[in-house]
Amino acid sequence: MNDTFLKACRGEKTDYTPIWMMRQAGRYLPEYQKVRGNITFLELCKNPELCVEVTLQPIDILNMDAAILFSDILIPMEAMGAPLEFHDGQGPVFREVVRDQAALNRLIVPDADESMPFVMETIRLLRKELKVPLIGFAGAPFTCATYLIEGGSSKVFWETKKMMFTAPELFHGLMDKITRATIGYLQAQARAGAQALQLFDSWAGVLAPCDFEEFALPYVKRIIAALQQFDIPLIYFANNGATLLELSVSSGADVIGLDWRLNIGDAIARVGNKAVQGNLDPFSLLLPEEKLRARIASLLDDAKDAKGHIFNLGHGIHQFTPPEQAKIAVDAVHELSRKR
Ligand SMILES: Cc1c2[nH]c(c1CCC(=O)O)Cc1[nH]c(c(CCC(=O)O)c1C)Cc1[nH]c(c(CCC(=O)O)c1C)Cc1[nH]c(c(C)c1CCC(=O)O)C2
Repeated sequence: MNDTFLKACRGEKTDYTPIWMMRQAGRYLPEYQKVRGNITFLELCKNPELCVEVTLQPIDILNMDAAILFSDILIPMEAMGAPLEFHDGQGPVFREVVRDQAALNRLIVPDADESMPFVMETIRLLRKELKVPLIGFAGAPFTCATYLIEGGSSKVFWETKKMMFTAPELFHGLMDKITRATIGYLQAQARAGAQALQLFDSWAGVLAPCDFEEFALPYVKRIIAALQQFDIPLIYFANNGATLLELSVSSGADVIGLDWRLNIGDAIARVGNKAVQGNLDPFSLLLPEEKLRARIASLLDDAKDAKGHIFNLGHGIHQFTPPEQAKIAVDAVHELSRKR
């Protein structure tokens, strides 16, 4: 069992810096494309055997130090009663947007084991196969709420901010319901065998710090508090979160995910006595080998004072990234961090 990732999360000494990549199971891998060729994305998410197969691909092919459950942050939104569709080239779509009290009332707080048995089954199957730790995950409530309110992906978040500022009680009501669903969902993942849990707050960075503090952070804190009983590392990743870093630390998470807009050394000084995860610009995987290795060397060097460092990208790997380039990065992290 390679537990380097878990040790780094706990701030313990490791022989080398562990690495995994957000969205490491996905379309940049021809092996994933092959599985996905025959079925839709949602069918894939609900098929435990195939979820196991695509979760294992980046471990076997790229030698990652942790696996992340193959699923999507919007699966529990569907379990809450919001019909979910994925369209190629467009991403997720919720036709029934949540913009008033009646729509909020129609959402339920599901029993995770009953409504998403395929997720828990995937976790149990993976734990039998894996020789690296398994990370479970959920979307953070603010990020999930944007999808329900906007009806899909957004650039300006007009409807979300309109609700926050003109109907704050409705907004808080939605956040509360998503939070309760997320707590049940992550607790079920931990019971099924997830060895760490990550909250993805992909859109937190569109909020002013005061609004993040009022409308988003209290719900992240509630989730983290409700998971303490499992004694597994909790990772909070607020994308585009440079201005939110101190607030993110106050969430109570054990590991703070960093996007690439921050210098990791500066971030570590601000985070203090906690492990960090990140933060290579996903697009820098396109650099020629020597430059990519040099960039990784300097990132490792900048992170040398961290209480624990898990190497990762600063956001998900892009779908057109050549897998050979990702492999160069993994090998470089393993090799260069051993030398130090
Ligand atoms: C915002 C968000 C979503 N999903 C997720 C986030 C947070 C992370 C982030 O900010 O990138 C998280 C996610 N999505 C997926 C995983 C699986 C595990 C892993 O990281 O390898 C994880 C952890 C699979 C996926 N989720 C999706 C795919 C592509 C689906 C396909 O095969 O067509 C995969 C592999 C689809 C998805 N899912 C989502 C969108 C916006 C899209 C469409 C855009 C896109 O394609 O990148 C919602």
